[in-house]
Amino acid sequence: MISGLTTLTGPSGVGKGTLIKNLVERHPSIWLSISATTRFPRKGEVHGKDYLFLTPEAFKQEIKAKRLLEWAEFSGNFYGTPKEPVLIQLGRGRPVILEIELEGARQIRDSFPATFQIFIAPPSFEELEHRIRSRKTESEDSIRKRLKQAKIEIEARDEFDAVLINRNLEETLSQLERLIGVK
Ligand SMILES: Nc1ncnc2c1ncn2[C@@H]1O[C@H](COP(=O)(O)OP(=O)(O)OP(=O)(O)O)[C@@H](O)[C@H]1O
Repeated sequence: MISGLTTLTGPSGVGKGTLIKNLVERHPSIWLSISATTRFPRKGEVHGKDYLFLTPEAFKQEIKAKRLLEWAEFSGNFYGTPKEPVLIQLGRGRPVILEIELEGARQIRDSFPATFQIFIAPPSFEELEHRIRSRKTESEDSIRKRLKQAKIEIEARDEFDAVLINRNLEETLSQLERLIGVK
């Protein structure tokens, strides 16, 4: 197994969360970084497990104290990666995965040049919209913001070390396992 830092980026609704959940279930040695966010929890999401849900004030404090590896504002909310847990897990030799948006991925590229960065792309823009809508977790306003941002992200895909098109979940998982070195 290759240990190191892998980042997964891709438009909202492309299936990053689903892929990671399956990957970590199959390979418990992989450590998934828990992001901090100011967005409201979706139904079933647990503080400290899915995200660290912070108030905007608490988030700004983390930025000021330089306790985040990267952070960005996305769809009207702040998202970021707490630095210390990532460094601890890497120090123990565990492979670490970060799910981050484009700006965060760019920041990590600067602070961790050895990172392997993967972009998850949808089979088509129509399919992406279909996935976001059928998830039924977002308001119409949030869906529009996410689709607008998705165009920007998809245009940046060539910046990444690898691009995986998430057509069939099982096939994408298998490609991901190969890229991370757990297959
Ligand atoms: N390969 C696939 N084929 C069809 N549907 C998929 C596939 N992968 C994921 N989905 C579905 O697409 C929807 C969006 O997936 P998911 O929530 O994992 O996206 P995400 O990229 O993590 O989004 P966000 O960044 O907004 O959290 C979910 O309903 C999920 O079940």
